[in-house]
Amino acid sequence: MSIDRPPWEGVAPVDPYPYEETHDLRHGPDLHPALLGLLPYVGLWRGRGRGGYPTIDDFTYAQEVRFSHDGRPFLAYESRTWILDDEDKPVRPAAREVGWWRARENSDEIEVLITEPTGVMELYFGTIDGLKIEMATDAVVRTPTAKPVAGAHRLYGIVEGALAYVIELAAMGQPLQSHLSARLERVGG
Ligand code: HEM
Repeated sequence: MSIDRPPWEGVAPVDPYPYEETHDLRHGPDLHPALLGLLPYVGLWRGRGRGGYPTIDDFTYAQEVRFSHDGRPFLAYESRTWILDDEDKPVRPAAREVGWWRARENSDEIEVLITEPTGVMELYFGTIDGLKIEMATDAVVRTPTAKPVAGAHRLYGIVEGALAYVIELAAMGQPLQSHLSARLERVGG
Protein backbone atom coordinates (compact mmCIF):
# COMPACT_ATOMS: atom_id res chain seq x y z
CA MET A 1 0.00 0.00 0.00
CA SER A 2 1.33 3.47 -0.84
CA ILE A 3 0.18 7.07 -0.37
CA ASP A 4 2.97 8.64 -2.44
CA ARG A 5 0.92 9.16 -5.61
CA PRO A 6 -2.74 9.01 -4.61
CA PRO A 7 -5.15 8.44 -7.52
CA TRP A 8 -7.07 11.64 -6.58
CA GLU A 9 -3.97 13.85 -7.10
CA GLY A 10 -4.66 16.93 -9.21
CA VAL A 11 -8.43 16.87 -8.78
CA ALA A 12 -10.13 20.16 -7.74
CA PRO A 13 -10.63 20.84 -3.98
CA VAL A 14 -13.83 19.55 -2.42
CA ASP A 15 -16.50 21.85 -0.92
CA PRO A 16 -17.16 21.66 2.84
CA TYR A 17 -19.45 18.89 4.14
CA PRO A 18 -22.82 19.91 2.65
CA TYR A 19 -25.30 18.36 5.12
CA GLU A 20 -26.67 19.90 8.28
CA GLU A 21 -26.53 18.30 11.72
CA THR A 22 -28.43 19.77 14.66
CA HIS A 23 -29.27 19.30 18.33
CA ASP A 24 -32.05 21.90 17.97
CA LEU A 25 -35.28 20.45 16.56
CA ARG A 26 -36.42 23.94 15.46
CA HIS A 27 -33.62 23.99 12.87
CA GLY A 28 -32.11 21.66 10.32
CA PRO A 29 -33.45 18.47 8.82
CA ASP A 30 -36.65 16.78 10.02
CA LEU A 31 -36.12 14.13 12.66
CA HIS A 32 -36.29 10.65 11.12
CA PRO A 33 -39.53 8.90 12.22
CA ALA A 34 -37.45 6.06 13.70
CA LEU A 35 -36.15 8.54 16.29
CA LEU A 36 -39.55 9.62 17.67
CA GLY A 37 -38.96 7.70 20.92
CA LEU A 38 -35.61 9.46 21.34
CA LEU A 39 -36.94 12.94 20.52
CA PRO A 40 -36.93 14.14 24.18
CA TYR A 41 -33.18 13.45 24.36
CA VAL A 42 -32.15 15.56 21.37
CA GLY A 43 -30.40 18.65 22.67
CA LEU A 44 -27.44 19.99 24.59
CA TRP A 45 -27.36 19.12 28.29
CA ARG A 46 -25.17 20.19 31.20
CA GLY A 47 -25.12 19.21 34.85
CA ARG A 48 -23.47 17.51 37.78
CA GLY A 49 -22.93 13.92 38.83
CA ARG A 50 -21.45 11.76 41.56
CA GLY A 51 -19.23 8.77 40.98
CA GLY A 52 -17.48 6.02 42.85
CA TYR A 53 -16.45 2.38 42.79
CA PRO A 54 -15.01 0.02 45.42
CA THR A 55 -11.51 0.44 43.91
CA ILE A 56 -11.45 4.29 43.76
CA ASP A 57 -12.35 7.38 45.84
CA ASP A 58 -15.77 8.98 45.36
CA PHE A 59 -15.84 12.09 43.15
CA THR A 60 -18.13 14.86 41.90
CA TYR A 61 -18.11 15.74 38.21
CA ALA A 62 -19.68 18.09 35.70
CA GLN A 63 -20.80 16.92 32.27
CA GLU A 64 -21.92 18.21 28.90
CA VAL A 65 -23.84 15.86 26.64
CA ARG A 66 -24.99 16.50 23.08
CA PHE A 67 -27.52 14.38 21.18
CA SER A 68 -27.77 15.54 17.58
CA HIS A 69 -29.15 14.20 14.31
CA ASP A 70 -28.81 14.75 10.56
CA GLY A 71 -32.17 13.34 9.43
CA ARG A 72 -31.00 9.73 9.38
CA PRO A 73 -32.27 7.08 11.86
CA PHE A 74 -29.53 7.52 14.47
CA LEU A 75 -28.49 10.12 17.03
CA ALA A 76 -24.89 11.25 17.33
CA TYR A 77 -23.88 11.24 21.01
CA GLU A 78 -20.98 13.12 22.63
CA SER A 79 -20.16 13.45 26.32
CA ARG A 80 -17.38 15.39 28.03
CA THR A 81 -16.87 15.43 31.79
CA TRP A 82 -14.64 17.20 34.25
CA ILE A 83 -13.95 16.64 37.94
CA LEU A 84 -15.19 19.35 40.34
CA ASP A 85 -13.74 20.30 43.73
CA ASP A 86 -15.82 21.16 46.83
CA GLU A 87 -16.31 24.70 45.53
CA ASP A 88 -17.49 23.53 42.07
CA LYS A 89 -14.18 24.56 40.46
CA PRO A 90 -12.83 22.38 37.60
CA VAL A 91 -10.02 20.08 38.77
CA ARG A 92 -9.19 18.20 35.54
CA PRO A 93 -10.84 16.79 32.44
CA ALA A 94 -12.36 13.36 33.05
CA ALA A 95 -14.12 10.75 30.92
CA ARG A 96 -15.17 11.48 27.32
CA GLU A 97 -17.19 9.31 25.03
CA VAL A 98 -18.75 9.44 21.60
CA GLY A 99 -21.21 7.15 19.93
CA TRP A 100 -24.32 6.39 17.93
CA TRP A 101 -27.83 5.64 19.19
CA ARG A 102 -29.71 3.64 16.56
CA ALA A 103 -33.48 3.14 16.55
CA ARG A 104 -36.06 1.62 14.21
CA GLU A 105 -39.58 2.61 13.28
CA ASN A 106 -42.34 0.84 15.24
CA SER A 107 -39.82 -0.71 17.60
CA ASP A 108 -38.93 0.09 21.20
CA GLU A 109 -35.49 -1.50 20.75
CA ILE A 110 -32.34 0.57 20.64
CA GLU A 111 -28.75 -0.24 19.67
CA VAL A 112 -26.02 1.97 21.10
CA LEU A 113 -22.31 2.04 20.21
CA ILE A 114 -19.98 3.99 22.50
CA THR A 115 -16.22 4.55 22.23
CA GLU A 116 -14.00 5.85 25.02
CA PRO A 117 -10.44 7.19 24.89
CA THR A 118 -9.54 4.75 27.70
CA GLY A 119 -9.38 2.00 25.07
CA VAL A 120 -12.88 0.67 25.73
CA MET A 121 -15.68 0.21 23.17
CA GLU A 122 -19.15 -0.71 24.38
CA LEU A 123 -22.03 -2.16 22.37
CA TYR A 124 -25.40 -1.88 24.13
CA PHE A 125 -28.84 -3.29 23.40
CA GLY A 126 -31.76 -1.71 25.17
CA THR A 127 -35.38 -0.68 25.22
CA ILE A 128 -37.19 2.64 25.14
CA ASP A 129 -40.08 2.73 27.61
CA GLY A 130 -41.76 6.14 27.45
CA LEU A 131 -39.18 8.63 28.68
CA LYS A 132 -36.95 5.87 30.07
CA ILE A 133 -34.17 4.04 28.26
CA GLU A 134 -32.52 1.00 29.77
CA MET A 135 -29.58 -0.74 28.14
CA ALA A 136 -26.95 -3.36 28.92
CA THR A 137 -23.72 -4.23 27.15
CA ASP A 138 -23.87 -7.07 24.66
CA ALA A 139 -20.13 -6.72 24.05
CA VAL A 140 -17.18 -4.78 25.43
CA VAL A 141 -14.00 -4.61 23.36
CA ARG A 142 -10.75 -3.38 24.93
CA THR A 143 -7.31 -2.42 23.68
CA PRO A 144 -4.41 -4.34 25.28
CA THR A 145 -3.72 -1.45 27.69
CA ALA A 146 -7.34 -0.69 28.71
CA LYS A 147 -8.60 -1.41 32.23
CA PRO A 148 -10.53 -4.67 32.54
CA VAL A 149 -14.12 -3.56 31.89
CA ALA A 150 -16.38 -6.61 31.65
CA GLY A 151 -19.81 -5.01 31.22
CA ALA A 152 -22.07 -2.09 31.99
CA HIS A 153 -25.71 -1.19 32.43
CA ARG A 154 -27.23 2.25 31.80
CA LEU A 155 -30.58 3.70 32.77
CA TYR A 156 -31.51 7.09 31.28
CA GLY A 157 -34.68 9.09 31.92
CA ILE A 158 -36.22 12.49 31.37
CA VAL A 159 -37.27 13.54 34.86
CA GLU A 160 -38.99 16.91 35.34
CA GLY A 161 -37.38 18.14 32.13
CA ALA A 162 -33.88 17.05 33.20
CA LEU A 163 -31.82 14.22 31.74
CA ALA A 164 -30.98 11.83 34.58
CA TYR A 165 -28.99 8.62 34.39
CA VAL A 166 -27.36 5.89 36.41
CA ILE A 167 -24.46 3.82 35.07
CA GLU A 168 -23.47 0.52 36.64
CA LEU A 169 -20.14 -1.03 35.84
CA ALA A 170 -18.56 -4.48 36.10
CA ALA A 171 -14.80 -3.87 36.02
CA MET A 172 -11.56 -4.51 37.91
CA GLY A 173 -12.90 -7.98 38.79
CA GLN A 174 -15.88 -6.43 40.63
CA PRO A 175 -19.54 -7.38 40.06
CA LEU A 176 -21.91 -4.96 38.30
CA GLN A 177 -22.52 -1.97 40.59
CA SER A 178 -22.98 1.78 40.52
CA HIS A 179 -20.15 3.90 39.04
CA LEU A 180 -22.02 7.10 38.13
CA SER A 181 -25.26 9.01 38.51
CA ALA A 182 -26.04 12.46 37.21
CA ARG A 183 -28.75 14.98 36.43
CA LEU A 184 -28.29 17.32 33.45
CA GLU A 185 -30.38 20.36 32.55
CA ARG A 186 -31.21 21.33 28.98
CA VAL A 187 -28.98 24.22 27.88
CA GLY A 188 -29.63 24.08 24.15
CA GLY A 189 -31.96 22.65 21.58
C1 HEM B 1 -19.32 10.40 33.30
C2 HEM B 1 -18.38 9.55 32.93
C3 HEM B 1 -17.28 9.06 33.84
C4 HEM B 1 -16.57 9.72 34.79
C5 HEM B 1 -16.71 11.18 35.22
C6 HEM B 1 -15.63 8.77 35.34
C7 HEM B 1 -14.73 9.05 36.32
C8 HEM B 1 -13.82 8.19 36.83
C9 HEM B 1 -12.81 8.53 37.79
C10 HEM B 1 -12.60 9.91 38.42
C11 HEM B 1 -12.10 7.42 38.03
C12 HEM B 1 -10.93 7.31 39.01
C13 HEM B 1 -9.63 7.05 38.34
C14 HEM B 1 -9.34 8.03 37.24
O1 HEM B 1 -9.44 9.23 37.46
O2 HEM B 1 -9.04 7.55 36.13
C15 HEM B 1 -12.66 6.37 37.20
C16 HEM B 1 -12.18 5.09 37.14
C17 HEM B 1 -12.65 4.13 36.30
N1 HEM B 1 -13.72 4.22 35.45
FE1 HEM B 1 -14.85 5.85 35.17
N2 HEM B 1 -15.80 7.56 34.72
C18 HEM B 1 -16.78 7.70 33.79
C19 HEM B 1 -17.27 6.74 32.93
C20 HEM B 1 -16.82 5.45 32.88
C21 HEM B 1 -17.30 4.44 31.98
C22 HEM B 1 -18.41 4.63 30.95
C23 HEM B 1 -16.58 3.31 32.23
C24 HEM B 1 -16.65 1.95 31.59
C25 HEM B 1 -16.86 1.72 30.35
C26 HEM B 1 -15.65 3.62 33.28
C27 HEM B 1 -14.74 2.75 33.80
C28 HEM B 1 -13.83 3.05 34.77
C29 HEM B 1 -12.80 2.12 35.22
C30 HEM B 1 -12.58 0.71 34.73
C31 HEM B 1 -12.07 2.80 36.19
C32 HEM B 1 -10.84 2.27 36.92
C33 HEM B 1 -11.12 1.85 38.32
C34 HEM B 1 -9.83 1.44 39.00
O3 HEM B 1 -8.74 1.80 38.52
O4 HEM B 1 -9.92 0.76 40.01
N3 HEM B 1 -15.84 4.91 33.67
N4 HEM B 1 -13.70 6.86 36.49
